[in-house]
Amino acid sequence: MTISVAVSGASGYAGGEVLRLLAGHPNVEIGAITAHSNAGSRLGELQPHLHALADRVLVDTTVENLTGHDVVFLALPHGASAEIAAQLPDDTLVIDAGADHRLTDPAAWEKFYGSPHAGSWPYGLPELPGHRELLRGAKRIAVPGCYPTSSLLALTPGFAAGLLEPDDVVIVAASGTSGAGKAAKPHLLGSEVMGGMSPYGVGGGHRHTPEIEQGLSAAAGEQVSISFTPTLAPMARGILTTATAKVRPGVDAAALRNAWERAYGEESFVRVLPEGQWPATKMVVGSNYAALQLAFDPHAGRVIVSAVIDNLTKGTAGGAIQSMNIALGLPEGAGLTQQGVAP
Ligand SMILES: NC(=O)C1=CN([C@@H]2O[C@H](COP(=O)(O)OP(=O)(O)OC[C@H]3O[C@@H](n4cnc5c(N)ncnc54)[C@H](OP(=O)(O)O)[C@@H]3O)[C@@H](O)[C@H]2O)C=CC1
Ligand SMILES: CC(=O)N[C@@H](CCC(=O)OP(=O)(O)O)C(=O)O
Repeated sequence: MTISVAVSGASGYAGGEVLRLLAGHPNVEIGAITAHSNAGSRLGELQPHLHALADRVLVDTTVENLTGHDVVFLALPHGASAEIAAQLPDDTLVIDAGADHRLTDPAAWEKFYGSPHAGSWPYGLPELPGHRELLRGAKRIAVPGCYPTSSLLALTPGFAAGLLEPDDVVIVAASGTSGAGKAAKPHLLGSEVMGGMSPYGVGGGHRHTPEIEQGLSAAAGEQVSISFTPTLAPMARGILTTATAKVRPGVDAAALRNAWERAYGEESFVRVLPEGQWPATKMVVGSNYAALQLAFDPHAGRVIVSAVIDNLTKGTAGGAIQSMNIALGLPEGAGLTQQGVAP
């Protein structure tokens, strides 16, 4: 089975990672690759690591150029994908790496994104309870944000098993700079980022807060509220998320470990590390893997979970392709790797 795939935003980080993985996918033929200000350029000028595609030319991101493919990936800035997606044929599988179709609550969307809500699509995080069933045969998929991917993978097993209090959850995550996209921004200059770390979006203002709460609340079956603080780390790729939550009375270390190991025991792309080994972002660079570890702190009555992903792979393009594979009935791991790049 060969499927034709168009990739928009192909000059950016997310689109580039989608192309890197699709180039190794056994069932994919890469069709149109599109951009905005860089339309007309050779891909090799903008994504010099994509050797096999170097001579392909980027075309404009238009409905006409994207139509006629089995699958269309949208890797565009927030707000740019909804209008295009609405004009693509219903039988095309459209996979949106942006946020436009992630939130189910219009009020939360309007509060955090300040524009009208475009609606919600099946959420492309297959390891969440019931999500594979939602993705099978889907024609529209919303790819999770990178912080929500790591945060939801970190805490969902505890909420799904009813072990955690819903109103005392603290998540602090560090991301590499590629999470902010390729467009030049003063706070991402090497001289600002190298050799130090800093928080941003502090005080509940980051737009991933409602997305994480949405996923955890669905797992818990009740409203979960979180405090989320992202930080910028001096590395190109990777997210280290450390999430802590108060455990319910009587919950002990064995019950916690059992819940996480049961949740991920059969998963190909999520691993609870052997007890005592803690995740590091270097374990997952370039891989579609999430590695995590947990500990019970009896003094604080809290579980502490650390999770690492590559923000561009499991956190965007890898998760998107994993979801595509499920939607199309292909082997879930096609085109994806569990192995990282080290040292
Ligand atoms: N980076 C990450 O880790 C993650 C990113 N995402 C999401 O993926 C999407 C793309 O992000 P990322 O690749 O990082 O961003 P980049 O800034 O690296 O790339 C943006 C892409 O969108 C194109 N573009 C810019 N403006 C427009 C427009 N008005 N209409 C159409 N195309 C436009 C750019 O084209 P050109 O260069 O030609 O101007 C470029 O190809 C975003 O929605 C982001 O939230 C999701 C999860 C993680
Ligand atoms: C380091 C950094 O700036 N990260 C981005 C998140 C990137 C991402 O995954 O999120 P979206 O797909 O929702 O944009 C941020 O905090 O805005």
